[in-house]
Amino acid sequence: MEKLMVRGGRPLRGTVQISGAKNSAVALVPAAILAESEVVLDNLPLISDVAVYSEILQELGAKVVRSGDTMRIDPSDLQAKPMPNGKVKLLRASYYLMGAMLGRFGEATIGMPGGCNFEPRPIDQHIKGFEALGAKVTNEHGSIHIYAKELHGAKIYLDVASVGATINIMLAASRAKGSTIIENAAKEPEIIDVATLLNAMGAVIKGAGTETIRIEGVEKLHGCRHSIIPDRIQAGTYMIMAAATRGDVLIDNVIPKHLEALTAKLEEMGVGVEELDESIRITGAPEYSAIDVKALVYPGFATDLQSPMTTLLTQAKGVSILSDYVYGTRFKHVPELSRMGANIRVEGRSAIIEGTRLHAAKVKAADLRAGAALVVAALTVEDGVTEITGVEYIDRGYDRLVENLTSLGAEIWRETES
Ligand SMILES: CC(=O)N[C@H]1[C@@H](OP(=O)(O)OP(=O)(O)OC[C@H]2O[C@@H](n3ccc(=O)[nH]c3=O)[C@H](O)[C@@H]2O)O[C@H](CO)[C@@H](O)[C@@H]1O
Ligand SMILES: C=C(OP(=O)(O)O)C(=O)O
Repeated sequence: MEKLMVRGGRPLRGTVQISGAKNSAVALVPAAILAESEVVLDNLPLISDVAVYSEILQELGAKVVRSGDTMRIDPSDLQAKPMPNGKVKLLRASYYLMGAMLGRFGEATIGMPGGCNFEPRPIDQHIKGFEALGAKVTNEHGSIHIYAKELHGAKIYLDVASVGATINIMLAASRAKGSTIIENAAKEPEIIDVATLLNAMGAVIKGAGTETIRIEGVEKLHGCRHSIIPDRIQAGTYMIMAAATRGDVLIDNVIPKHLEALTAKLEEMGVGVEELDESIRITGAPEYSAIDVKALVYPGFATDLQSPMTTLLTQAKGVSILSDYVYGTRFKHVPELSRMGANIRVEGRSAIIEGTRLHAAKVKAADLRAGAALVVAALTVEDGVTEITGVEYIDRGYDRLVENLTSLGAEIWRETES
């Protein structure tokens, strides 16, 4: 097992290039199996979730070739194989195989997804969507079996604006007979990215990015080339790291609009934020004010930045309150930050954070963003080396993290645990 070693206390300085978005990539790769010819994806992040997904597609019979940041997926020989176990358990987004296989073959058997289980993450809205499209869904020994003689369009109101359910319904409905309307759809930028790819493949989807999405089903989808949007969560994490180390960093290849909620909160604390066309410059300040933050669905403050933000708030003067209204118990980073000296109390869906200096410790990442929170913390520590285990979670979503931080002047390296 690998661990990350960090000797902190150095302000980050320089420029970091942001890769394509994990949450787009893990939907676009399975979306490609709906095509009858080759799909080429550019700006793909180098993360383990994408590597695992490409192996899953190969197990299903697709030809997948990755070269640098580009992946070519030829799904012509794909088979409708059941995937009850194995690699589907390694990532959350394996649930997109349900919608994609259903759209392509009219059936799918997929094990319940794995990935970051920071709290129970139901998929009832995905299932409700498949059933509305005419599928029969059963749970067989922990695998979801979905079958439809014919998929037909439907009007589907989502009880919660779920990212995964919205995308899964788009995937299946793009091959259904007739029109589908998703009401109370999620509005995250990654949903627009998936709709853009599907439309380039010949689908007819309107309204992605709003709460009402209309999909006209088509008989066939074809190959195309598509470039993935920048990863707003990785970008946000570097913005937080730059602020926490009182550095000066240009975060490049981003869409600043996707980061508006974070930008507003950083400015409220006293962090310098300059928005440029495709980059954001963060300039740290000696002192930050305590603030309150509420994680909400997009365009609200992203829950995926809640954990790293918790760490930044330990560097503010006074008491901050950070509440998560998407995942109300996503606080596995808190006990680990406490080992590093943080003064944080969790009450219901809120963390109450009192500013303090952090010190080096041996800590464990319990999930992807909890891991990011620990890296932010380790970068602020002025003496000693912090050891972070659970690196496999961090590798799910951060493209070339050690290389990027090293180029910004951080002392960070990997060691193999004996
Ligand atoms: C691969 C991917 O894109 N992952 C992201 C996606 O996860 P994911 O798609 O799993 O998250 P959802 O948007 O579905 O979840 C939002 C909320 O809805 C609830 N819910 C969801 C589905 C359902 O069928 N029933 C239900 O009750 C969840 O428990 C949660 O409280 O969006 C989350 C919220 O922005 C992010 O943290 C994840 O990084
Ligand atoms: C929770 C996350 O991802 P996933 O849904 O893939 O587990 C995340 O990216 O923070």
